[in-house]
Amino acid sequence: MYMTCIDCAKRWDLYKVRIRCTCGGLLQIEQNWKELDADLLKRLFQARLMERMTPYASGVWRYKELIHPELPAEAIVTRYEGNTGLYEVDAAAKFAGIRRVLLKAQSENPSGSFKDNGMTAAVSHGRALGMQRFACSSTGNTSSSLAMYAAWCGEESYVFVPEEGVADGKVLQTLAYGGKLVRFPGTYDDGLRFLEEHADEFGLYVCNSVNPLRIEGQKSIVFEIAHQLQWSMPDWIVLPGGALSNASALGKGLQELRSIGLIENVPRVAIVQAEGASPFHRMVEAKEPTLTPEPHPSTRASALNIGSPPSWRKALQTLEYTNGVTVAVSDEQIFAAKELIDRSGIGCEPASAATVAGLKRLVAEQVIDKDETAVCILTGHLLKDADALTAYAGKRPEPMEHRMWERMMDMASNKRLAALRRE
Ligand SMILES: Cc1ncc(COP(=O)(O)O)c(C=O)c1O
Ligand SMILES: N[C@@H](CCOP(=O)(O)O)C(=O)O
Repeated sequence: MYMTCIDCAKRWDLYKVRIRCTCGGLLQIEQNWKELDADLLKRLFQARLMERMTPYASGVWRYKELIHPELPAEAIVTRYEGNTGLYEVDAAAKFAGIRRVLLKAQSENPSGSFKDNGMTAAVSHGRALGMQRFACSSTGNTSSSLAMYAAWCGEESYVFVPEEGVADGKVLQTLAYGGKLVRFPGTYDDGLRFLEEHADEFGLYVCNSVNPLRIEGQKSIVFEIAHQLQWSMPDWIVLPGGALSNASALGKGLQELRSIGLIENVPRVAIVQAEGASPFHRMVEAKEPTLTPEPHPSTRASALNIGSPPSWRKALQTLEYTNGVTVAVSDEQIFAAKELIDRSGIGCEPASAATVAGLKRLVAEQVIDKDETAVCILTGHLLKDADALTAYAGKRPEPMEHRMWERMMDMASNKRLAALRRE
């Protein structure tokens, strides 16, 4: 491959930095098509396209035999969710004080959060049962995901979202997909209670993580991690804990992978809660037999504003099976970790950053050894919570963009002056 000038046809080396030709013309890329065989290309492109056009291209349904073997393939409602990156990030390892950290970017899902892994399974199953009205209570990500899948399969979604404390971007995303928004005074917990009591009366199919199909779909996150790591697991998997769906799903997934014989070593699971919404951590720490709900959950990681996690019993089983731990971190620790993750080029919403913050704390407390490897699950996209980004703005001493422009203009004109003097 090479570049040629569209005006004077001069040829340029592609591997030298150049935008325009010396004559001022724009450059274009050329390659020698004669070396390519059209029939071979057709077959190659067709194979790639077909891969993309079946439900098995989804990072959830690739593992259908372990998720919902009985569901007919034509009943699958998919947006090719999953298939998310697993990135080794040295800066995160340095930040946490551990040898190796991999970040699993569930934020790369079609609606921008890990909820899609579970929602595709719940909506597909609900539709196969003949349901046409889908519902959830949500702090914004579940609602976005449900509204997206409902729109995609032409059904209705009713989403119950607390009046306060939910990121605007998530509400707008839900509305944009056509979700019918029900705002109410109270928390996610109140909305879920309402749905569990009244969904039948309204003919609604509940797609919160109390629905076991959500958990089945979300197991695929750990299947994909295992697959990406050639079925050899890390020492630790670190998750943020809110409703505790991921903790439940990943624990179940690990147990199944192990009993089928797809993996040999079971990683330990660390569940990280925000201090202002940490009823599960408090229960585990105090060795209480049951969970005491937090009536006023409060954290700036708004996705974690959950005081009564419905899946706490399942999450406890995960801790038992994996010899796992829990920890709570402050909002300041969450935002420090978020800044690091954002600067790494991956980015996440605050709730996801609780993982790296929790990892740092667990390494400092010597619960996790500095020579171990951890996978942290980044649950939601950086743009999900634009308000959280303003947290950086306050830290900047003055807008540096303008100073930089002025300095560069200055340097450029000094150079021009010097060139004029030489002439
Ligand atoms: C971005 C994000 N991270 C983490 C969580 C907490 O996950 P879980 O409910 O599975 O504990 C949620 C919602 O619950 C979320 O939206
Ligand atoms: N953060 C979640 C709240 C938990 O929802 P669920 O889907 O696990 O019931 C959200 O985005 O709503």
